[in-house]
Amino acid sequence: MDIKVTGIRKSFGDKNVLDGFDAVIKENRLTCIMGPSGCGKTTLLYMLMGLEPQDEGTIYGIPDKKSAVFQEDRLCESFNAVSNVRMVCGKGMTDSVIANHLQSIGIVDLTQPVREFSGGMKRRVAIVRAILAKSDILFLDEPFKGLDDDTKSLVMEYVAENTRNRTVILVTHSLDEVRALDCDMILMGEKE
Ligand SMILES: Nc1ncnc2c1ncn2[C@@H]1O[C@H](COP(=O)(O)OP(=O)(O)OP(=O)(O)O)[C@@H](O)[C@H]1O
Repeated sequence: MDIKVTGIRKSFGDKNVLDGFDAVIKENRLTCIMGPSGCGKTTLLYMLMGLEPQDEGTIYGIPDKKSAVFQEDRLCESFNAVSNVRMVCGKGMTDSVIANHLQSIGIVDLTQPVREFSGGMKRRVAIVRAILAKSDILFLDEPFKGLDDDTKSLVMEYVAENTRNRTVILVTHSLDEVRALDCDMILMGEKE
C-alpha cells in the first residue's frame, strides 16, 4: 500500500513548520525527502514514524514494523558492532552474516565496544542495524552525513543494494545524494 500524507500542519509555538503538506510515498521504493536545513524534514519523518503528532492532517499506510537511522546513532555503546545489530535481527540471522554486512562497508573491528568507534563507524553500524532489522519500512535521517567521500560512495551503494524492493524514506539536504540514488524525490521548501 502506498503511504498517503494529506494536509499536514505542524507548528512549534509560533513557528509554522509545515503548512498543509501533501505527499504520496510509494510502497517498495526509495523516496528521498530533500530540502534545506530547517524546512521540516526531520519533523515530517518523526510524524511518519509516529513519534511526533501533527497538528492537522492525516497519514495513512505506514506499516507497523519500522526501523530507523536517526540523526543520532542510538547504539548501545558498551556492545560491539555485531551485538548492536543482532539485537534487532530474527533468529535466522547468524553472526557471520552480520559480520559480512559490517565488513562490506569497512567495519572490520568486530570485538571493540562501539564507544571506541569514530562517528563514521558508528553511523555505519546504525545503517546495518536498520537494514537487517525485520522491518517493513526504513526511515533514514541523513544517513550519509559526516562520511568521507569514498566511504559515502561505498555506503550509498550498500544501502541501494540492500533496500531494493523495500519501502525506504531517506531524508537529505544533498541533491548529489538524490541524483546518485535510484529514488523518487519529495522536495520541501525553505521555511527559515
Ligand atoms: N521539538 C521542537 N521544538 C521546537 N522547535 C522545533 C522542534 N523540532 C523542530 N523544531 C523546529 O522546527 C524547524 C524544522 O526542524 P527540522 O529538524 O524538522 O528541520 P530539518 O529540515 O530536518 O533540518 P536539518 O536539515 O537541519 O536537520 C526548525 O526551525 C526547528 O528549530
